[in-house]
Amino acid sequence: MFGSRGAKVVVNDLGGDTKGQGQSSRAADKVVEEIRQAGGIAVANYDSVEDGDKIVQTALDNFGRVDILVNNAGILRDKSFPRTSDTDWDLVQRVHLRGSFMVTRAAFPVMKKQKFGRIIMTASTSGIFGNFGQANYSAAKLGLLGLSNTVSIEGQKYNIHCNTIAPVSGTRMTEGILPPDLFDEFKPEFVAPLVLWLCHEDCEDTGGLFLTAGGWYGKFRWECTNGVMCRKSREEMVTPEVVRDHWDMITDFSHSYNPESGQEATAHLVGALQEMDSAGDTSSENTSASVPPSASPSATTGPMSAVGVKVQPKTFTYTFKDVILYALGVGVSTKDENGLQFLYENSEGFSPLPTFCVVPAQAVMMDGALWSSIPGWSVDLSKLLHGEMYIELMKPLPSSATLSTDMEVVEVLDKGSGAVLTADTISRNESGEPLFRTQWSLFVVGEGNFGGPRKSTKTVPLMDHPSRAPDASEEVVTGVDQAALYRLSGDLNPLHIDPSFAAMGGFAQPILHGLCFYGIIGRAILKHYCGSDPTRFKAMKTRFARPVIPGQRLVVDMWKEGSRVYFTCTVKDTGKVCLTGGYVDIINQELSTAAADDVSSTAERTVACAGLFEEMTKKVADNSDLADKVKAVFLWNINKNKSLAAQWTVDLRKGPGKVYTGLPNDGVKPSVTLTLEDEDMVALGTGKLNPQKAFMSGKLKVSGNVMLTQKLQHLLKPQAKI
Ligand SMILES: CCCCCCC[C@@H](O)CC(=O)SCCNC(=O)CCNC(=O)[C@H](O)C(C)(C)COP(=O)(O)OP(=O)(O)OC[C@H]1O[C@@H](n2cnc3c(N)ncnc32)[C@H](O)[C@@H]1OP(=O)(O)O
Repeated sequence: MFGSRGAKVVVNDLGGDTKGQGQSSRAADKVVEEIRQAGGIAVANYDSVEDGDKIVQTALDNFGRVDILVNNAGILRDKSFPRTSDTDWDLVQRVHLRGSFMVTRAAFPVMKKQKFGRIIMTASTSGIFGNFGQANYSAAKLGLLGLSNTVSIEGQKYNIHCNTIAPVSGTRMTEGILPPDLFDEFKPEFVAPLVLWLCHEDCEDTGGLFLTAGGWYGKFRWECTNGVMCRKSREEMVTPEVVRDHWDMITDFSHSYNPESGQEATAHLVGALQEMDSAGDTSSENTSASVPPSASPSATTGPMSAVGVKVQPKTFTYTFKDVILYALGVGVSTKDENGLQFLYENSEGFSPLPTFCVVPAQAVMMDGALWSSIPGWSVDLSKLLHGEMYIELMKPLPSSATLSTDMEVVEVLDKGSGAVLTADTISRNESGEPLFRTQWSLFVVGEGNFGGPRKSTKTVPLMDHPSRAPDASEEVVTGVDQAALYRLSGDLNPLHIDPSFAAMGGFAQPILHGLCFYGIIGRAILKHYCGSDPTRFKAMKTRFARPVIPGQRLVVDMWKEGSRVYFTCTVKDTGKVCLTGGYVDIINQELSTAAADDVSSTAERTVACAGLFEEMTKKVADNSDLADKVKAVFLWNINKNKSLAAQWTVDLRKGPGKVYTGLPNDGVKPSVTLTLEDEDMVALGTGKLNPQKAFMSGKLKVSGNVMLTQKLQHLLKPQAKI
């Protein structure tokens, strides 16, 4: 297969029999001939793998480099363990383990120089699990895994990857061992594609162990029980009786973790030691000194140690297609008023729904690194329910972008029936400006009672709606295929589509993604209270109180108070509330008198104009020529609305005609100065010029000290009032 893909191949075979006896050139020549006849390039080498340098030299002499090394030589000398002779032991070790070492050691410096190398070790399930009559072979095979693990660590910085495969395959060595039907089915041809992929420059895996047979491929990993600290203090020793008494906890895989490195495993042990120390610090106040510290082991070494876990910033690129797919997933239709705004990339004002921001953030939440870094948790997706969700937009979402998202676990709560893990994300655009932040609370059913805190200090709070009857209500019908469509936006959890998987989680049928009905309700509020203008949608929070089944009808009740729209959502078919404590913060159209009065003089009083300022800022940012021609006019100054004030600080008092923008805690940063031409002012005043369109077409310019008068009020509606 390597030959067929253009590799220049050295075929090494000593030509002995399966027991390592005899020698001939036949075996290697046969393969070389096969490759050459198929148009490939190959040379034979008949040295023992113990003469690894000679094999590598053959490659260098013929081809000048060694990119890939597949350690595949093997013999068998099976004997039941007591009958295994020294020779049986030594020969097997020499071919498998020493041979792989010798060839790899010869190739490694060549690869290091090239800054590229791919190495494969061939292990076996006999090594992983043991096999009757194969003590020598099992030991060598698992030895190869250890060798591979270290070579992969040392090779990492030179782009040398080393992986181990454990194939079950019909070869000379397994003839008569594998049943005939399996022998035929488990062809070596099925092993080769895995080897080729692992050796490809695009494959990022290293230090992995892969099992394969007959076209099936899988990866192994380590799993360790959460374990238990059996000491109360550093002074205390442990007796065998204490180990015996804690055996259930020591061997309890219902709380386990998957260490991916020695450091990770050691960190777990050090964590246990530190927990013991801190438990000891407070133990003087404890009355229950006789209770062993291991009574709540997972509180000390399990879920709680997730707090503070961060996932490396992850890049996510989306295009208009992702935006449209998401809108379809949350039920936007071409028949809706303003539906095309979210479904057709050429429509005026095409943009993502504000709740689309969950999609880039979700890519980080789904990152295996998060879950594998939580000792004691191997998260079962059928038990992982979305508990609460918060989003906050700092800038309007572009219709396509490459964003980088950071994530940090901020809290883990013990809710008895489950654990709640809360993580914050922040997503930035390519200039590093924050676009939005999100907060995810995930309810992990059955992982409670680990002795962690119950009360939240970090989760964005839910809000009770006013006690009066709702100001508005809307019914939305979800489609029976809603989840099938929504999952294409990235949350592929089978819980939402696979009946048997849903049954494992205790659900009679697949349930709808929480973020799907979150988006549906967000859209309803956007329509009702923001005139479908995403730039007026600031933040949204709610709790998923009950699951929704695709096809069910939802009723959203809404109450508006100031710039906040409170909501709840009920499944009409069952009468059960599925979203509680919800609210959306919006940017109001009206600028309150009090807010306007914050601006000190009439001359400085200007217009709060959602969207327009944004467009202008962008336009100027994109065109440096404009920057000095343009002076300030538009002011976002809705001081009563905390969230907006936090996002933009725009203050004409900083200097005549100047606009400053800033972000929370950044202080005030000068940004852009905008100017309008007089004649366009007239057109604006008479309503003949639409400011947003005019600006985008480059027509709208303003100069001098501009005071936007009452005349402009009608023009800027529905965006703003003076
Ligand atoms: C991989 C990374 C990202 C992936 C995202 C997630 C993956 C997605 O694919 C998964 C989904 O989309 S699942 C679908 C959406 N979610 C749901 O349907 C969950 C609905 N909620 C429930 O069933 C219950 O509330 C339930 C089961 C959650 C809790 O019910 P009970 O066990 O009966 O709990 P209860 O007795 O009511 O309360 C006990 C304590 O828990 C708190 N609590 C309840 N519901 C919560 C919730 N939803 N979120 C957070 N906390 C919650 C209660 O307040 C109570 O605590 P306390 O006594 O301290 O107040």
